[in-house]
Amino acid sequence: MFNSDHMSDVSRKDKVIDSRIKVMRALLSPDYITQNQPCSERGVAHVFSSRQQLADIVSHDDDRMFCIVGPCSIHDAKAALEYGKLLAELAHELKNELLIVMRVYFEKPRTTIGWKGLMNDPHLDGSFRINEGIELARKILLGLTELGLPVGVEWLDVITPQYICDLVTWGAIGARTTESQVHRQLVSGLSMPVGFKNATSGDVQVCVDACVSARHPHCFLGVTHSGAAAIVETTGNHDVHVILRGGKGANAENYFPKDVQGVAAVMRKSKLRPSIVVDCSHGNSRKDHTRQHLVSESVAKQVAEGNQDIVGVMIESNLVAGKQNLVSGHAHELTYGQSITDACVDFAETTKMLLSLAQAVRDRRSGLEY
Ligand SMILES: O=C[C@H](O)[C@H](O)COP(=O)(O)O
Ligand SMILES: C=C(OP(=O)(O)O)C(=O)O
Repeated sequence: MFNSDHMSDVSRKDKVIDSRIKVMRALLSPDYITQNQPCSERGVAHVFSSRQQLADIVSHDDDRMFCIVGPCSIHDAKAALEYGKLLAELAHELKNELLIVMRVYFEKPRTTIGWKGLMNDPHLDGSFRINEGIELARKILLGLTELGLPVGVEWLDVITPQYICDLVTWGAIGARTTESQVHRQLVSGLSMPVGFKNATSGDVQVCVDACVSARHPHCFLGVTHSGAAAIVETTGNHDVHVILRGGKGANAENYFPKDVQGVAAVMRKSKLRPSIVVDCSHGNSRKDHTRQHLVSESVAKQVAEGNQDIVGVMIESNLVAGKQNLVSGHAHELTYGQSITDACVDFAETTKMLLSLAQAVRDRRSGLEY
């Protein structure tokens, strides 16, 4: 029973609603943003074609590998486009063996706290100008699309896809969200191929379960192009696959042949044709960028020796190797072209890794021993 003696004079509603909300600001609608920054017809054709090519690789109808290559996170439009120009040239050179997709991550999941990416805080100073962040992200994606470069993002927030997904060829669900029903549902309705990472603990069952779930139709709550909340029914996404990113601590790596074969067996058990991407960074490099080449060399060897289950790799790469600390509000002090999240390899190292992966695809084709 309610005890009215304990009720104060202030409105009861004020006491139980929004008591921890500081402020709510209006969010521009997806229609508003996309109509102000439309994709050209050439861009639409490019995204459609690169998604189809990538889906063919995922389903083993195309014997190339796809490579998700680029900065851990994008924080500077100029550097992102400069990097994109270099990568577009390499992508063209290696197009017969590799489908190179630029990693253009605007949303960062954090272990605890930290900068959550360009969409969330585009000025890198805690001002959280999300409308500007979305517009800037779209501007960068439009620039990269005009270069003819396919792009890949991590889908972290479930509202943001409506603002940029027309420009995205590939998506990832990160290690911290692969087990989330909300993200699996989202993927079931996304128009591009999506990879699910294994858990940060190293557990791979969750990413296989995620594929099973996202292939199915779902009904859940989402947002329309006009920005209204809606009940969404999806068809299911068959272009899903797993990403091995390693786990934690000693023996964190999961890119060795036994690990690749192990996850392939788990996929088969769940009646999925194995389709595996190996992440050269994160747990697999123990977050040491100088170890990324060890992973790509192992992948190249496995592919050259005939492994058919590996369809792709991920490389964290930037103009300048390593990483630097971001001090909120001091973005002007940052080194141009260097990561402010995880450490990356530089472009010269990236080129070496991609050339050797392209050779591995040629060797797999010709059935040669490595
Ligand atoms: O890829 C980036 C990071 O590994 C991920 O966002 C977690 O970062 P954090 O552990 O620094 O928060
Ligand atoms: C956050 C990332 O990776 P993971 O989810 O594997 O930690 C990432 O790829 O940026």
